[in-house]
Amino acid sequence: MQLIRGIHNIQAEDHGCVLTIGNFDGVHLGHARVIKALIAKAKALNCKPAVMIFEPQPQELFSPETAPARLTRLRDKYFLLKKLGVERLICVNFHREFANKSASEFIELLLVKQLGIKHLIIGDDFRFGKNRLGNFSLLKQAGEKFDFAVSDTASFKLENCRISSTQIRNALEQNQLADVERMLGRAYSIIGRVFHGDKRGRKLGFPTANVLLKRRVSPISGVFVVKVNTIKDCFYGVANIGSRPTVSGIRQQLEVHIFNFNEDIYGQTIEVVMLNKLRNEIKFSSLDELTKQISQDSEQAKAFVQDL
Ligand SMILES: Cc1cc2nc3c(=O)[nH]c(=O)nc-3n(C[C@H](O)[C@H](O)[C@H](O)COP(=O)(O)O)c2cc1C
Ligand SMILES: Nc1ncnc2c1ncn2[C@@H]1O[C@H](COP(=O)(O)OP(=O)(O)OP(=O)(O)O)[C@@H](O)[C@H]1O
Repeated sequence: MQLIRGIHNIQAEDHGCVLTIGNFDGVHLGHARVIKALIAKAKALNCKPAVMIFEPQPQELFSPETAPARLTRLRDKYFLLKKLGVERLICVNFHREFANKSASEFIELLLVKQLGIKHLIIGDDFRFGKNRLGNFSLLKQAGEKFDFAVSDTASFKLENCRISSTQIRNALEQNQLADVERMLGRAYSIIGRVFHGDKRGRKLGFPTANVLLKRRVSPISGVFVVKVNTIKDCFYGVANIGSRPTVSGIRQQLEVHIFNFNEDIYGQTIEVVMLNKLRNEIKFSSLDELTKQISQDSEQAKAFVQDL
């Protein structure tokens, strides 16, 4: 899949595509439905299926303090969209100047002049341009003028509830991992690089691989039974996502104690798949108490894995 980072990198040969636009955070089953329609249309018109996303996501620019925690980083979106068959990912650098473009500028300069779109597929709730004044009917009118078609996708629902990134974040917050899995079409996971921690875990008898949470916040926290996918293999383990109050940690991080594992994986990218939540993170009054609890967590996690 071709990745175009920044609209200044769109070339003349990128002209002509079938496009959809959105955040695509999580790349859930609703998104997959849109992408399926995108690919079918691109095949019919003999051009590339392309997705336009924004980085940072608009809310992260407009209200960084209250923007929700991401389900997927750009890197995750890239691989998930590629797997669905998207051939071009246009990642717009979403800064103030871009956000200030009027709806017609967005259509005429970007969609028509630079991208030469043949067909646009969007949800009918899609809003764009300065003050979010652009909408489906404006796009329809522009399509007639500039010769591109616009279609909307029917909402993909589960038990009468529209799947959305927000819905998935809410379910994660309530530890409804099974519902999350049904909406994502896969179990929820965090992918990241293993970095050097304080090396305290080893002394406690529970060495942990520390995974950097790039955007510093995770949509979930607590202690989980996990499956860990490394480049070579897959393992089970027990993980904590939190700020480690017992040792006065500040930043939220993900730490995994992998069972029967003794390899050096510093610097490697691993995927930590959440299988079951065991408990919330607690502030213990001593490291001894913390160690006892981690030992119990491990036993509980091993029992869970055995029943799989
Ligand atoms: C399964 C598991 C559960 C944990 N639970 C907690 C907890 O409830 N409270 C807490 O402060 N830290 C918790 N931790 C984090 C430990 O404080 C941390 O692993 C330890 O300080 C070693 O980390 P370091 O080597 O990065 O310093 C947990 C870690 C693991 C692996
Ligand atoms: N369940 C769904 N069924 C059909 N289309 C969807 C569904 N969810 C999202 N889409 C469409 O996919 C595109 C990208 O969606 P986007 O990521 O912006 O929204 P979302 O998943 O609803 O997230 P949020 O909860 O933040 O609104 C949009 O065109 C949107 O309308």
